Amino acid sequence: MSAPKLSLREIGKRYQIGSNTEIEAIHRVSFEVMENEICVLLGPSGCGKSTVLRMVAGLEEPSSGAMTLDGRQIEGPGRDRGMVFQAYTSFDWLTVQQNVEYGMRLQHVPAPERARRAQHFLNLVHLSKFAQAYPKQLSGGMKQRVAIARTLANDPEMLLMDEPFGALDAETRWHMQELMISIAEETQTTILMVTHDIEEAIYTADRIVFLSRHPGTVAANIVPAFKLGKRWRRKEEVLELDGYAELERDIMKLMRQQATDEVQAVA
Ligand SMILES: Nc1ncnc2c1ncn2[C@@H]1O[C@H](COP(=O)(O)OP(=O)(O)OP(=O)(O)O)[C@@H](O)[C@H]1O
Repeated sequence: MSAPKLSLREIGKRYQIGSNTEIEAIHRVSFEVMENEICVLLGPSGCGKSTVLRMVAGLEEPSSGAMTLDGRQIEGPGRDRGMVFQAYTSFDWLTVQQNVEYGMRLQHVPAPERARRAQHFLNLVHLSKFAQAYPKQLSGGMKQRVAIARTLANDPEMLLMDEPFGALDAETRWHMQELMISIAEETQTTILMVTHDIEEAIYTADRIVFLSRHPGTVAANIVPAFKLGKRWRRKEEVLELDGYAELERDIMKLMRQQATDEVQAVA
């Protein structure tokens, strides 16, 4: 069996709020993501999904526990991890191609190589025709495709995505989910994505790590066996498979259980 790409062991995070209040955002979170895997972090609002992702990105430090990428301790941000956020993060004053070349320019990649790589990734996200457009001339889904191309152009070991399709309409969203799967296949990039959308999680994930309500801890680590270890390019094919509805129901029950626990804790 291959070694894990990413490993989190007993990660905890406490935040100081004001001068004398501390909250525990996540509690002893442990899971692994294997090379080339699409792992989705799912769970109720406020359970700490984004906190986990930000720590993997190196944007925040855990209060306890250990995190490694390819066996090396994660200490701060690094080019080995690329992040895509829910909010569109393009530079409005740069063309689409210049946006995709931005990171490579900072790394002093020679211009012809930059242009070649930018074209390659724009092609991958079906935006070649818009290379000279400005972000304000694009739809939300197209802007998010620019963000994905820009992040991939920096050649990360791992792609971290925080609700990347959360701001998109339903139709654009499923096209983007399908595109994400084909990108994962073609680039062999390991992906860790946060979502609170159960259908999105089941369709896209090779593995679902379900966090319990606040403070988040791993309540279930699910490999959707009904997908037969395959990635499906067409979403409707997955929704039709035997086993989809059952897993959706099981996860809904987990979600409801978390909500019930919360009500009981408040009462
Ligand atoms: N910078 C911060 N300072 C203090 N508390 C924080 C900070 N960031 C997150 N938290 C707290 O940590 C907990 C987890 O937040 P987080 O945003 O990670 O959850 P989430 O599962 O991503 O939520 P959602 O699905 O609603 O986006 C929440 O209680 C939140 O208030």
